[in-house]
Amino acid sequence: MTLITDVRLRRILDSRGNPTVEADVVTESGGFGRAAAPSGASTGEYEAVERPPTEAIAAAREHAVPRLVGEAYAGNQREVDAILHAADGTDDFSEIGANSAVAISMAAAKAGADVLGAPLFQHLGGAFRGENFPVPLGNVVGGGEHAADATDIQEFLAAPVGAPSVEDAVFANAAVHDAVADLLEERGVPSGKGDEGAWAPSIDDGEAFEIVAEAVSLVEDDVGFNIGFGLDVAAAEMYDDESETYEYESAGVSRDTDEQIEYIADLVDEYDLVYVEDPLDENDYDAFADLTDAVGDQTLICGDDLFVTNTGRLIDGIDRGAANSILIKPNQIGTLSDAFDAIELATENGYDSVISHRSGETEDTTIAHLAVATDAPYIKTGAVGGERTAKLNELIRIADDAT
Ligand SMILES: C=C(OP(=O)(O)O)C(=O)O
Ligand SMILES: [Mg+2]
Repeated sequence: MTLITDVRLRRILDSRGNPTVEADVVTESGGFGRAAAPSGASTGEYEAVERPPTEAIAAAREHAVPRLVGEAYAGNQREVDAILHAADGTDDFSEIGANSAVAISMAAAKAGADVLGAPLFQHLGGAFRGENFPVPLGNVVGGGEHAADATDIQEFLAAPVGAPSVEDAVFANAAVHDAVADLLEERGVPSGKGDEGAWAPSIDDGEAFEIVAEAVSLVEDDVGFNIGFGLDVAAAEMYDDESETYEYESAGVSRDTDEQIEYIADLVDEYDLVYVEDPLDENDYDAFADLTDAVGDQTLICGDDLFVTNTGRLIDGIDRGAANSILIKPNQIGTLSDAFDAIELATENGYDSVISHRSGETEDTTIAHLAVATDAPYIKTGAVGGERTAKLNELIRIADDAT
C-alpha cells in the first residue's frame, strides 16, 4: 500500500526569496506527501551539505529517485532514509544534497501518514503521542547573520514556560513581539525585521536585554503565567579564529574565551535566562563544558552549530559534559531517521531536545509534528511571519485534534 510509485522534485521559493527544494512522494494506493527543505544563514561548519537546488534536484533524480520508485515503502521511514544515504554515497550528503534528501525524507513520512489516515505526528511517534506539547521559543529581537546593523547576539527568545497550553504560549510570544515594538517606539528606535520576523533594531545587546526583559515582564503581568527568556548567541559567527576572541561589533567589545564564559554566566544570573544556545564557538567543547559546569543547573545550554544534529558530535559532547540540550534541525543531518537518532540519544543522556526551524523557511509544518512525535520539551520556530506561524498554528491544530 505504501510502495512509492513517484517522487517529484522542484524548485520553490523560501522565505528569503531564495530557491529551495520541494519533494512530492506518491504511493501505490494514492498516498501523497509534500515537503520542502529549509535553509540556514548562520550555518554550522559541520552540517550536511546543502547544494544549489538545481544541482541537488538533478543529482537526486539521477541517484535517489530510481532507487525509491517501485522499490521502497513510504511507511518504512528507516528504509527510505537508508536508501537516501546509499544513493548519496557520502557521509555528508554532498552528492544529492541534504536539501534534496531532507525534502524527500519528510515527504515520504507525510505520504506514509496519508496512507494510514493518521496525522504525521502519530505516524512518526505512535498512538500515545499528542498529549504533550513543546514550549515554543519565540524570536522577538535579533541580529547576527539574520539582519544587517542590528544586535550582535543573533536571537532574543521569549520562553513562555508557565503557559497552561500551547495556544496560550504561542499567543504570549506574539504579545511579547508586539510589546517590543511599543517599547522601541517609546524609545524612538526605528526597526525593520530580520529573516525570522524578529525586530532588528540598530541597538546594542545591552539595550536589547533591557527592552526584552521589560516586554516579557509586561506580558507576564497581563497573561498571569511565567514567561522567561533566552538567547541564541550564535557565537561561532562572532568568533575570530586568529585573535581567539568573540567580537561584539555593535558594542565595540572583544572578549577572550574566559571572558565570554563569565559574560554569559553573568547574563544567566542577571536575567534568569532559561535557555542559551551556542554561547561559545562550535569547535570549543571544553569552553562549553566550563560554562555548563558553571550554570547548567540553572539554564539550558544548547548546542546548535556545536552538534549539528549529528550523533557523532553529540556523543563527543556528552562525553565531555559540553551541554545539557541539543538543537534539532533535520536539514543539518539530511533525514528524519538521523534526526530521530539524535533526539533518542539526547533523551537517553538527559539532554533536552529543541526542534528548530531555519532562518530560511517555507510553509512546511513537519517540525511541529516532529516535536509532538518525539515529546520534545521545546520548539524554536519564530513568533510571527507566515512561514513561522505555519508551524505555530499547526501546533494549535494538533492540540485541537484538527490536523
Ligand atoms: C535558526 C537558526 O539560524 P540559521 O537557520 O540561520 O542557522 C539558528 O542559528 O538557530
Ligand atoms: Mg542557532
